[in-house]
Amino acid sequence: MSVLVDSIYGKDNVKFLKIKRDPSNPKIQDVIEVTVKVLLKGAFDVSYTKADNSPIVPTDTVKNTILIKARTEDPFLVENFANILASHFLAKYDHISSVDVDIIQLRWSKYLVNDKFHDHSFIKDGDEKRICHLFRSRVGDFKLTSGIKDLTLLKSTGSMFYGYNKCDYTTLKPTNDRILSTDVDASWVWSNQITSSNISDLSNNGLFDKTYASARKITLDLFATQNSPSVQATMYDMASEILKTSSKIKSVTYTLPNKHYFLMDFSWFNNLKNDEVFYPSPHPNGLINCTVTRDPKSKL
Ligand SMILES: O=c1[nH]c(=O)c2[nH]c(=O)[nH]c2[nH]1
Repeated sequence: MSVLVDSIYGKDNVKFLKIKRDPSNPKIQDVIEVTVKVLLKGAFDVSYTKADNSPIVPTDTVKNTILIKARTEDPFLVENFANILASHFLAKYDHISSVDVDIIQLRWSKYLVNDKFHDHSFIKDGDEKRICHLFRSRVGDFKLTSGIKDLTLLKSTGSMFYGYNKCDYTTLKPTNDRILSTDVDASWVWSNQITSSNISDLSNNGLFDKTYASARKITLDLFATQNSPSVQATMYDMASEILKTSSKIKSVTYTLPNKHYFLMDFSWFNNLKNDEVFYPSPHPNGLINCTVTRDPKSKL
């Protein structure tokens, strides 16, 4: 006898681009391009165990819903748009018990033409993405996470690594000057002060956009200015600074690959010295993760 212990389904990779026109001049525009995933849980067991499709809200319907809501609502405030989608599925289908929404936003930025940001031309600023995840359940669970992904950084000095554990397996040489490179994956979990009732107002007041901008700036600034003792120490400092930006942030998580660049050995060529040419090692890479929360003894 087999038993279904868990299930979830929905649509992934639903993509759209939406234009926002300035009411005073429709040629002044903004765009948002996103990939959305919506997954549903609920009374769907018979569709797996009895081949009874009657409870299934087709994933095609899920896709249509995302696209129609993109047209009729404002997806530019991504956290609020995630909540609009979750609210829809919970309100429309009694047998849905929870909804997971993931939104990944590409970075289209206006660029300078004749020293002025062009009205409607954009450049894709690298692979960087803004992300948000919302889990909402019918019984009132509300867990919102926002973040940055795939922000690739490199510094050519101002990073060290020494004083680590050494044993008979250790070959790494300590250094006080190395290249540091990573793809930033940073996310922050919002506290239960954010609810389905106040998320719209908080979005309109700029909380999520401002926090995203601050978290990005903290990441970039600390990466550049700190003489990093290790990835671990730098990511902890970044997370601690982000926590300070809003009392509504409960925790901050960083996951950083340590992308290695190895100095090439040219001594075989007339004993040529080299401290300039490096090999970007595709693998393996270090992978370092930490979650930082507020000290429960502190006030904020
Ligand atoms: O910042 C670092 N942290 C490590 O844990 C580690 N391990 C390693 O080989 N190099 C580095 N660098």
